[in-house]
Amino acid sequence: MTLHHELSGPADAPVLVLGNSLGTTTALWEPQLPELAERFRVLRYDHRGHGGSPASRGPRRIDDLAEDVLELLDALGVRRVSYCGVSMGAMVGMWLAGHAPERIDRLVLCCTTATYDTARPWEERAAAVRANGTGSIAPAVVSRWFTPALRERSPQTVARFEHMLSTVDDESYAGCCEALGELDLRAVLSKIVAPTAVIAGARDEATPPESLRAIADAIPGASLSVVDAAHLANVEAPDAVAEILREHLK
Ligand SMILES: O=C(O)CC1=CCC(=O)O1
Repeated sequence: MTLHHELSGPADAPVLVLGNSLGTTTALWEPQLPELAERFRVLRYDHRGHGGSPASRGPRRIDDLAEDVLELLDALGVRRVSYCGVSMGAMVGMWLAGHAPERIDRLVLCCTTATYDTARPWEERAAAVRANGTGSIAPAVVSRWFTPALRERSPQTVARFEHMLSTVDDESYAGCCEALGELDLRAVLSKIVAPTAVIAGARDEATPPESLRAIADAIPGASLSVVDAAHLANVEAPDAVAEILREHLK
């Protein structure tokens, strides 16, 4: 699986990988890209079936998405990177830092969880998408990505992300839902040795701050910051997230 990817920034700078949430593409990171690309060789990629990456019948597990990233790094000849992910992108980051610690320098985990209480909502979402496509769930799902204040202030942002989600391949999206339903990364957290910054959205209902607190408590030495945002905190609170990245990745 060769993932669609985009490289920005100086060719000889340290590599920073940016991982996206379920249903988003490399465009997720546009608020932070210009600053990050001044100091890093930034590698953005699309999960399978998202954006420009080929569709697949899986993934079945988060391991599949993480192994796609290792394959991409190997293809690019990149050995060690810092990794920064939002939600499902951060789940991939936890997996990589726990299973391939020699590949990960610094880690940022934003608006994510190591496990879900129940697989049922993910099974239902997978079934809905297989029946009616990603467009059918986009308005309800995207409404949870932003606070009411952001939705009121910037309906064009909501429309842009609804469109982005609607373009994701149905079967690939359903496979991601199933991978999330069986997600359990709790055992790898204590193995993470990369310095880790954890970021929670104070108003995130998809992955509430308690989930991020549990992750920060389980990763040795990890810090926790809470920003005023819902699930896509790097979009809703771009400056606060940029400041945390600036401090943690310096
Ligand atoms: O799409 C959602 O409901 C929220 C979410 C869970 C994992 C992810 O990446 O986004």
